[in-house]
Amino acid sequence: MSGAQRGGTSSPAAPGTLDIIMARKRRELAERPRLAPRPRPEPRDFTGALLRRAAGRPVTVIAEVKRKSPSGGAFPHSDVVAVARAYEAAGASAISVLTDGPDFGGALEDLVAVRAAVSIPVLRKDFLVAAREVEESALWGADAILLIADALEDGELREMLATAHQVKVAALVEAHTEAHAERALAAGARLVGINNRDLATLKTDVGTALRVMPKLRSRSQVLVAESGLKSLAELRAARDAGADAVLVGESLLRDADPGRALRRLMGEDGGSP
Ligand SMILES: O=P(O)(O)OC[C@@H](O)[C@@H](O)c1c[nH]c2ccccc12
Repeated sequence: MSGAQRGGTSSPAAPGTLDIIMARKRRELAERPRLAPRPRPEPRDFTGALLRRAAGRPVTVIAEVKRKSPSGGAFPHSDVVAVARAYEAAGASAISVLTDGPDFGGALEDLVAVRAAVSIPVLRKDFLVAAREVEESALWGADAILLIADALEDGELREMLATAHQVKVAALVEAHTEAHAERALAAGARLVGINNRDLATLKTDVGTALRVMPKLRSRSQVLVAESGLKSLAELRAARDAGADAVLVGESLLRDADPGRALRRLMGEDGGSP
């Protein structure tokens, strides 16, 4: 289904990147058998981690690992486990692991390996399309999953949120527009992310979250500003607009030393919060 049919305001009539990826995901899911069950590790508290902000920092940070992205191309770090460890040592509150193969160079095995290497909660970042994948994510060790409101019907969103609740995995529901954020809240989302990147066009505007978050502030337990963030000033602006946390990948992964880049981003070089 196209963005226009869903009533979205920003998707062009021609299928955008998000529509193309979601169509691929739906095909892949229809073709693959259910993953074999495996013993699930004890879940870590993602929500609590995002709300426990260290003194002196404007927000908590979910730091992301991925080998490449449709908007950023290839990143100079292929060892996602080493990068995740560096993020944790630098003070990340959680790690986001891209598990999509074709567009981000990731795999479910990365989620398992990263989770075993760190002691903070881990978010499975993918384009999930069905409740069955929410159960599988939990078994593979995800403490949290991402759901993309712009790409899911209300019914799908509700069903996937209910499953997440049942299997005790936190659900970060992301939206690019205020309308989709409202749909996320109406479906029962408590952790809401505003993505500065329009996944239809891949264009990023860091003002998006700043405009939308103040309208959601009182109605979500956790607000996350996502994508395109590069500076402490932007983190402070996100905090002032209501963000509890930010989700950052590219600007850290471009640095030869992603841990150092994260410290700098959080203002660990002597600036005031
Ligand atoms: O690498 P960036 O620009 O710092 O952004 C991180 C994260 O927000 C971005 O990767 C993202 C946000 N929502 C998504 C949905 C699918 C894939 C990726 C994403």
